[in-house]
Amino acid sequence: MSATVGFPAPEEHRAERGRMIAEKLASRLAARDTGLWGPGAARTAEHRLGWTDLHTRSAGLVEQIDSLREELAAEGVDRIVLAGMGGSSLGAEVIAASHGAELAVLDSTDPLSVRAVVESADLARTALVVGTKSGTTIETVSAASAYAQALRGLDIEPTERLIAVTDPGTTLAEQALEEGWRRVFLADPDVGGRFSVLGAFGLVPAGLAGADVAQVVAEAAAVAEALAEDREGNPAVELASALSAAHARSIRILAVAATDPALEALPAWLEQLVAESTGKDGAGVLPIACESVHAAGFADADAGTGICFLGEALGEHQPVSGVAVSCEAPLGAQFLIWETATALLGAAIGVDPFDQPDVEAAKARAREILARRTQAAAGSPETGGDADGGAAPAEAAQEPAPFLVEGEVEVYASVHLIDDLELHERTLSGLLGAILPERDDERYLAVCAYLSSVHDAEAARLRPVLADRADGAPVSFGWGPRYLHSTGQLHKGGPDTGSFLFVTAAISAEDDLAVPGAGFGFGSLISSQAAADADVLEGLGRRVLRVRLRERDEGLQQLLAAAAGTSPERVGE
Ligand SMILES: O=P(O)(O)OC[C@H]1O[C@](O)(CO)[C@@H](O)[C@@H]1O
Repeated sequence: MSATVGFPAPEEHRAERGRMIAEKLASRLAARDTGLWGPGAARTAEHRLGWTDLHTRSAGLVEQIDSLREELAAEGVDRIVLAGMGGSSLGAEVIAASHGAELAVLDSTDPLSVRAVVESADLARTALVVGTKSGTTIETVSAASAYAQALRGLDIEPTERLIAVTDPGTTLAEQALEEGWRRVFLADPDVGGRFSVLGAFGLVPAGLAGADVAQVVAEAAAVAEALAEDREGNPAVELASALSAAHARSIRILAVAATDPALEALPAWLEQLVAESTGKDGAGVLPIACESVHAAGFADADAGTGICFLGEALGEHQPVSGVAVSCEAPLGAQFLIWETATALLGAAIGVDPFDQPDVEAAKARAREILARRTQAAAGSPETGGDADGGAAPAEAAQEPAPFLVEGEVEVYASVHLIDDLELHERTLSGLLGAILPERDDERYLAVCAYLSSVHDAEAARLRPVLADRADGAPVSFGWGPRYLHSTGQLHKGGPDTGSFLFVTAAISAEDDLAVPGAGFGFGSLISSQAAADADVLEGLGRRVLRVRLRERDEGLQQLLAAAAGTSPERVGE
């Protein structure tokens, strides 16, 4: 296990590290000192530090997972699906990917993603892990009910195939116990969602899917003692002090790439951990998951961006910012190192790493929009057209006219962007150019794609394509609504340096799927979530360009081509 740090002014990093060591932050954290983040955060911390030794309490859990896995396999149930969001899904996804275990993750409300699970030819061989700490997350609860309904359609009793991972006493725990679900794993309530990977949330789904979770726990246990030491060379102290010193220099973007193939899926987990924990009160570090060390935005990162290798630091490459860190360790150790580093970073930059104060705003706004749309649709049975609510008269009356329609793509612009757009060519490509960050100006662009990662996987190429066009300036990519439980906190509560490209697609009634018993469809849900988050960001004065694909496949090709500034044929080459 080792971490390396390159810093443009090494004395600044040394001073920050010295301060952390002198103040004994690492050992105080291991001793669960709730005072590390100031008096305002102490009360939350009382119920959020259980992760520091979670690995020591996971041995019994591993045995239970193994026996349930064998039990299911004996009944021919050998496919595991996980419904969960953010901290309740990303850790398990990373463990499974790293161990070559097949785990389908349903962390979307796009009807095409939900249908990929519930209409799968393998459905009869599946069990669903429903992972939610609060027990009330709308995406997770809706996915679980769609899954249960689909099993009933096959004459399979859903409770035989439903496995809950949740905190004691949640509505989900009560429901699952009352209905007699196959198994109910109660998680440690003193562990927050994004710090929960080494407990039931990470281990149950990944272990049931076949990952060697005992190994992951052992890898974490092997580094725990060293992480509690107040000394140079403690990787968590090295990383936290480097990121804190960089933050003080306004280097607040961290381009992340895995160089160890076993860590390929780790950047998405890290993005969520660091962004949601630190992105608040106008501060925070935004990790951007990059495809490789050669990717745009990593290889040519600008002056406001540090780079991070997960695995060995490759090559002689020195970023312009001079900030380069690396962390070499097996997966289980990486989890504990980064959790510790994130908690220390929070203490250093003065934020409470265990809350997410700005996430609720988008959730509340989505509930309002959804209720209004559902009411409008109920009052207008004759309403035809798209199931995403776009054609409902009540909404249509409020929706401003598109700023531009090009082929299958409609473009809408926020008030904070209109003046800028007027200065650019009125084409899709020209308007995308207007929202791109300029190299070295400390701004970033976040692409928020409310599409299906299963059906529209190619949309992820928007990140490298736009970063390339922006000459290496930072561009992040997140699937909606998944990113709402990850970088979404930082986009709203962190530094006001983001611009946003929202991508949504029209959803035909044929493609849509009802959320059982809810009175609305997944199409309405995802479009309400997209509209809500865009509204909240616009309300905060952020620059938002919204793009709606009238037809997904063709629209996406057009968008990719426009992003690159080329024709669709060239992008596909
Ligand atoms: O486990 P839950 O309660 O479903 O929450 C999922 C995710 O949503 C968030 O609370 C943010 O909305 C994350 O912090 C969390 O990991």
